[in-house]
Amino acid sequence: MFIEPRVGNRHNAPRRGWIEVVCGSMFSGKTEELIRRLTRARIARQRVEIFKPALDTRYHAEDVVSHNAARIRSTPVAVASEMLLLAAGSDVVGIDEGQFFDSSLVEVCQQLANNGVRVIVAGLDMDYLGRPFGPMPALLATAEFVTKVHAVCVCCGEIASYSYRMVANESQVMLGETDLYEARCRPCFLEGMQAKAPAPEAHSTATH
Ligand SMILES: Nc1ncnc2c1ncn2[C@@H]1O[C@H](COP(=O)(O)OP(=O)(O)O)[C@@H](O)[C@H]1O
Ligand SMILES: Cc1cn([C@H]2C[C@H](O)[C@@H](COP(=O)(O)O)O2)c(=O)[nH]c1=O
Ligand SMILES: [Zn+2]
Repeated sequence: MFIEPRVGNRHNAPRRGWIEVVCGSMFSGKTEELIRRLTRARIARQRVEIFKPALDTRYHAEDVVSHNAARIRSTPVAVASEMLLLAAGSDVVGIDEGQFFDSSLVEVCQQLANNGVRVIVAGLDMDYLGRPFGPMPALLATAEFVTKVHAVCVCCGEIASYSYRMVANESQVMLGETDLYEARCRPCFLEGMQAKAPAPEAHSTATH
């Protein structure tokens, strides 16, 4: 379990900031973990601001809500740069669904951390095809702390790192839940992808 790093309080030392990333497939517990860390920060009487992309209206327009109904109030933002103003005076900034932001999220997180803010970003590391998703790979590379969480494969019960899309839709962004996605392990994900792939064209074997 992730434990907050000790922050030295040398007299007159500048406030220390850093970036934490919580990544994994859908249903892996990213949002639960984000809420757990933010709740602890509030218990420690730190000033906490929470953001999510405005397009993520799945469960609630404002709250960040986990698949098992844990929730915390957040501010929806259309673009990452809005967070710089809105987070003024915060000790801790939490961001859910990081994959939906554009690449400027990385610079925004860096600026906040450079200014002494603890930044915690939760997001999908891979999309439904297993491709790195949005700004997440760059954030993973530049964060001080990275936690990869795992779901349970709905096919075989092993640990799952993939989000398998059950419908034929090729847009990278498609909001959904268990109606559209399943957590799957690598072999079960590959099996599903092969089953979806169009059958190769039949070639004539006739010889002349
Ligand atoms: N296949 C699954 N594997 C693990 N947890 C699942 C699965 N399907 C549903 N859940 C539920 O999802 C919860 C995690 O939800 P959440 O934190 O919102 O995940 P994430 O943000 O990674 O999608 C689990 O505690 C569990 O109750
Ligand atoms: C894999 C994948 C997912 N999405 C969407 C589906 C959900 O609305 C969110 C992920 O939410 P969670 O908190 O991680 O469960 O992202 C998508 O738009 N595209 C994808 O490829
Ligand atoms: Zn499996």
